Parts: sequence; C-alpha cells; structure tokens
Amino acid sequence: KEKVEITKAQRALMKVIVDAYNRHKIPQDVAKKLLQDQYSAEENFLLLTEMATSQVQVLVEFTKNIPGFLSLNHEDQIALLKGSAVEAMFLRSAQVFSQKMPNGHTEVLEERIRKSGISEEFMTPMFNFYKSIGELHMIEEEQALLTAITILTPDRPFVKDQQAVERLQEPMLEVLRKLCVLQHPQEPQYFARLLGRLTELRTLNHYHAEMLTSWRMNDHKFTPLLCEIWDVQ
Ligand SMILES: O=C(Nc1ccccc1F)[C@H](C1CCCCC1)n1c(-c2ccc(Cl)cc2)nc2cc(F)c(F)cc21
Repeated sequence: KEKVEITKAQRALMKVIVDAYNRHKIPQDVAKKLLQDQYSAEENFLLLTEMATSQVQVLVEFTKNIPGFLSLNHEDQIALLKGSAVEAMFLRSAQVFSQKMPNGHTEVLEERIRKSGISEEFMTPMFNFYKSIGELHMIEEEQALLTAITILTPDRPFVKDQQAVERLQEPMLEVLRKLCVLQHPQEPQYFARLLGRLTELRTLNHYHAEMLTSWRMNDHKFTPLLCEIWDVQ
C-alpha cells in the first residue's frame, strides 16, 4: 500500500493556489440572481456577457499567482489564457451549480438556465458536465488545483514552449494526485475521474461560440474582451 504524503513544498504550493483561487473567486451572486427572478433572453444574455467578462479578468489575476507563470514567454502566457478562459468559465459555472443549496433551489436554478435563451441542443452536454462535476464533491483545494491545471495545458493553440508549461503543470498534477488519494482513500480511480472531467470540458469548448450566437434573441452584443476570448463577432 503506497504511503502517500504531501511534502512541505507541495503544501506551500497548494496554499498559494487556493489563496489565489479564493481571492479571485467570482461571487456566487449569479446563482442568487437567477434564483431571485426570471429574466428575459436579452437580460440573461447581458448577465452572461457581464459574468463572462468579469470571469476573464478574475482568471488573469488568479493566473498571475501561479508560481512560474509570469516567467513564461509572454506570448505563451496570452495563448494559455486565451485557450483556457472558456473552459475556466464552464468549470466555474459547474462549481456554482454543484454548490450545496437549500432543497429545491438547484432544480429552480436548472430550470432558469434551461429557459435562459440557450438553444435546446446544448442543454444535455452542458448539464451532463455540471452533474458529473457535482458527483465528484470536490473540496476547494481540488477545485483550485483543477482550475490551475486547466490553465497550464501545454497543448493549447499557439503555445511555443510547451515543455516550460509542462514543467509548471506537472507539480500541480502531482499534488492533486496525492490529495485525491488522501481525500478519497476508498476511490483509487478518483484522480483519473477528475482528469476525465477536463476532457469533457474541452468538448464544451467546441460548442461555446455557437451557444452564444444561437442565443434566442437578435443582435448579440459582445464586449471587446469577449470577442477576443470567445471567438465571436
Ligand atoms: O453566469 C453564468 N456563468 C458564470 C460565468 C462566470 C462565473 C460564474 C458563472 F456561473 C451563466 C448564466 C448567465 C445568465 C444566464 C444563465 C446562465 N451560467 C452558465 C452558462 C455559462 C455559459 C454559457 Cl454559453 C451557458 C451557460 N451555466 C451556469 C450554471 C450555474 F449554476 C450558474 F449559476 C450560472 C451559469
């Protein structure tokens, strides 16, 4: 039986990532807002563009705290942010959807999102992902590390020095692996399941631009930042 132990250095790395993640977490207010009122497709689209825009800004701040990220080649820093922003937003949305809520609230939230204006065809893949994230019952350390690992994906488009990104991602993967063994001793496959979610996350990437342009309304307006990040307009 492998005796797994997180070293002092690994605990320090985890603390840096979790502190940055908590400092730069979007407030849960989007769920509260959606639970409070039913909005029109136009209002929901505006809310989404506001949330997604602030999410990108938060992501940049979080990423700057990942040890070694600012030492990467500057074009590669941009390529990693551009390549992971949509996934980070869906991962954050999944974490918001999976958070513990009073009885019946998650069902109301799901209903509001189903009626928000998104085309029907994207509901199944999106909610399948949200529910598969929810089933993992991740602790915040796992959520923070998973977000950092998503950002530090070496094979994003236009990344030149992939080895440099791998050298930053590997220690995160190792800490997460140990954490999963310690947190879920009954589930030796837990770490593999967690990484499997990142593959599911990439498939949502394919849909994102169409999810926005097919929003049930005319004249979709995007912020300049979203045009950059979301391959729209
Ligand atoms: O605000 C959002 N996500 C979000 C963005 C940044 C930080 C945190 C976030 F939750 C949108 C809203 C926007 C308003 C209309 C309904 C969906 N959102 C999505 C979502 C995101 C992107 C597309 Cl293309 C389709 C749905 N899935 C959600 C699941 C939830 F549990 C939740 F609370 C909100 C969610």
